[in-house]
Amino acid sequence: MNNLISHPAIKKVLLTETDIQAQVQRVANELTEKFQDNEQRPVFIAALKGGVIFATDLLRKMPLDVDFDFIDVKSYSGSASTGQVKVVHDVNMDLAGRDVVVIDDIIDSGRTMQWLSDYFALKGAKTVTTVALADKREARVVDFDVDYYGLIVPNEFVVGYGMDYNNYFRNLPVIAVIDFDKLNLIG
Ligand SMILES: O=P(O)(O)OC[C@H]1O[C@H](OP(=O)(O)OP(=O)(O)O)[C@H](O)[C@@H]1O
Ligand code: HPA
Repeated sequence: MNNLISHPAIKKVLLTETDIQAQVQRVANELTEKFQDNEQRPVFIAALKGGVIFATDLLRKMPLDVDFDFIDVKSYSGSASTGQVKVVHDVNMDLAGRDVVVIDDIIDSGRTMQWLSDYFALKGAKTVTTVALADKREARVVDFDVDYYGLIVPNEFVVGYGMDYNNYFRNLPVIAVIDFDKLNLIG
C-alpha cells in the first residue's frame, strides 16, 4: 500500500505528528486549568466528522471528568463552502445550564463555529467555549474569534488529522497543504 504522506497530492507538510501532539497537549492544559474547579462536568461536543480525531486526543490529555457528545454538521463540498451549515445529526444531551465546549478541526470562513456557538446558546447552554486545532484566520468571512486553538494555518486548503478533501486524507497523521494540480491522482 502507498504511504499517504508521500501521495503526489500532498504538497507540503505543515506540522508533524510530534508537533501536533505538543499543541494538543498545550490546549489540553489550558482547558484543564479553565474547568478544573467546575462544580458540574463540562460537556465537550465534537463536530463530526473532522473534529473527532482532535477531540479524542484532546480529551485523553485532560485529567477531568467530562461529558462527551457529537454533532454532525456539513457546509463544504470539495474545497468550497456552500455558505450554509446543515445539521446531519444533532446532540443527544440536554444542554440547558451546562458549560459547553465545542471542538472542531478547523475554522476557515468561521461560519460553522459561529453557527454552532449560537446554536448551543439557543439550546440554553450556560457558557459556550470554542476550540479548534487549526485557525485559518486570514480566510474569515464572519467576525469570529476562537477561544482556544492549536495552530494558525495559512490561507490554503489543508488536510490531515481529521481534515479532508472530499473525505480523502482525514487519517493523514500530519497536517499538510494539498496540491490542487494533482487532485486528479486521488482515488
Ligand atoms: O469555518 P468554515 O468555513 O465553516 O469551515 C470549517 C468547517 O468545515 C469543515 O467541515 P465540513 O462541512 O467539511 O464537514 P466535515 O467535518 O464532515 O468534513 C470543518 O470540519 C469545519 O467544521
Ligand atoms: O482547509 C480546509 N481543509 C479541510 N477542511 C476544511 N474546511 C474548511 N476549510 C478546510
